[in-house]
Amino acid sequence: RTLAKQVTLQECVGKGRYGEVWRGVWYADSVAVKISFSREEAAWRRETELYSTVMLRHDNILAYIGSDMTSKNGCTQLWLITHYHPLGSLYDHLNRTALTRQQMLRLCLSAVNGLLHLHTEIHGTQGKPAIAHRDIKSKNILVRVNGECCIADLGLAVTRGAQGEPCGGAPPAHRQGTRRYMSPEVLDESINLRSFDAFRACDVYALALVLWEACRRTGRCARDYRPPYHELAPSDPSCEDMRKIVCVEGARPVPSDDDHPTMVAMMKLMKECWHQNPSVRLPALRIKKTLMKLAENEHVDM
Ligand SMILES: Nc1cccc(Nc2ncnc3[nH]ccc(=O)c23)c1
Repeated sequence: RTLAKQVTLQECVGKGRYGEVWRGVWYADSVAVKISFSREEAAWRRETELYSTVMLRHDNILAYIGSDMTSKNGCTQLWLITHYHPLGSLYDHLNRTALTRQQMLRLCLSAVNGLLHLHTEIHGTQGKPAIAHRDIKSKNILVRVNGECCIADLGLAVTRGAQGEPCGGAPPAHRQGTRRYMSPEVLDESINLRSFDAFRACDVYALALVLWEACRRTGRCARDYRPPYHELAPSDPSCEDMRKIVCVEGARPVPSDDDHPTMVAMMKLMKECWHQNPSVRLPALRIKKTLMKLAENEHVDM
């Protein structure tokens, strides 16, 4: 029996343009099954290819079990089967609960740790190429029961080639990813599409927006959940909407007015990471070190 036939679907836990995510049972384990529509075949193939060829076993990357292609009443179903996380995405979690500074730091540090693992080339037999995610957002980050995050959805990821060029994935020519999280250089199409490093800088910009989403729900000044650019962009914004906001006006999310040193440091970190100029943004390793210092000050055990 193929993998899909060994899984019993129990309940739908997510629905989107991509398809659906179900909680399933595979022998004794709970699994997540992302069922994509056939128009998403390229992303499904890319995610399957990456998980199958690159050792991507890391606490802060969604753990892969397998992929399968089945047909249900004549319709092709693309399955991606992974570990299941009952708390759902960071987006769900932030909508559901406010955070202490310790919880926020644990979530942010583990998310950066996952992105750093993707961004870092590892040499040797168990090695991996540098990978840029290209669709970082709070809906693509899952919350583990231990309070850490793991990064999901590698359907748009690119790896670094021998000459520093981006490899794999759909031709990066036309804009991909989630428009609300697109960096200024993607929105005004000034990005150098032949440079892998340019895509890493886009991940850092999007991550900064996620840090802002988490900080908005943190501490004594915690406010209701809002997506980035909620007061400027309509729901389902166009690239043109976002270009006017992010490139022309140079607007960015409004920092929290919490003057606690940790929150002040978080705001400074975000501003560097969502900078208009990609080369000013910090590399993931620097972001991690800054967050580790803040976590240490707050006695967060990582
Ligand atoms: N990209 C991708 C691929 C496969 C599954 C997912 N989603 C999930 N994975 C694991 N636990 C979950 N728990 C709740 C909602 C979810 O959406 C979920 C995302």
